[in-house]
Amino acid sequence: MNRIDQRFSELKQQSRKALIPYITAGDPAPQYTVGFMHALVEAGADIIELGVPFSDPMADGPVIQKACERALKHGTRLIDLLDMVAEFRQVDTKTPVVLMGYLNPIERIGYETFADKAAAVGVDGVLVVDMPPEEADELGPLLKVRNLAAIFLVAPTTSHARAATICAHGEGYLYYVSLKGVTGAATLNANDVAEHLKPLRDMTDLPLCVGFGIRDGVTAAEVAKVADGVIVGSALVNRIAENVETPEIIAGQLRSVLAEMRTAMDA
Ligand SMILES: O=P(O)(O)OC[C@@H](O)[C@@H](O)c1c[nH]c2ccccc12
Repeated sequence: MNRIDQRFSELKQQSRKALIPYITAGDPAPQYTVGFMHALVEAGADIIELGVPFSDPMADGPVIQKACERALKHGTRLIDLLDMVAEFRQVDTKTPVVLMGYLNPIERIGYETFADKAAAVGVDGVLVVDMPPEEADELGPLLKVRNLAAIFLVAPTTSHARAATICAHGEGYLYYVSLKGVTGAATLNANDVAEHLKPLRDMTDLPLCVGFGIRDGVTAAEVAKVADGVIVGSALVNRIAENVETPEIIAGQLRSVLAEMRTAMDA
């Protein structure tokens, strides 16, 4: 069984919701990433979304754009990121890791090489922001045979028909984007999210996870009431940005942001 499916089935038995942090690999510099991943797990992360730094991250707001710039400045490449996952797996064999990024860096390595390496180092899922299921003909099957989950996004503007297609192709979990716009935007509206999740529930048995605009324990807990998981990116990346000059305190900051959410969600 894929680690992601395993984790959701454990959570279901415990009537708990998934807490899914996102950080950009290589931010503020590559030597910190694996330590941050362990810190996030200690603070209650169920799954880690690890961002592949990219020069033109069009779905990302300024916070994650700058994180990508910091990582790229240090030369963090997709290959380095795969090494980080391998290092993480030497200690943590349980926590699912999802690679989150854009198609271009994967194309540069080559789809097959990427899929081989990702599976070999212990990646569990791949979310390619600019690869909807309609365009996954080539990469999709390469992931599938290696038991790597292909995770897709559904937005508030996605039509019913397209949502059905995405649900039919999705694996691992469905990523529901809570707001129009880019990452790190305004606070979401939990009632609105609940309304949008209802029809998706009828379309799929996949866990429904919600990201964009979750910034603290209150929003995380609100969303966890109606979704199977919450995804938090910019609130964590902000802490990295604020402490680039004092990287030694970042892990502690990430831990406290995430632990507050975990406590609020489990209350
Ligand atoms: O930053 P926010 O608002 O907390 O949202 C999570 C998001 O950052 C993360 O899942 C993510 C990072 N890059 C993305 C690109 C597209 C969709 C989602 C993402």
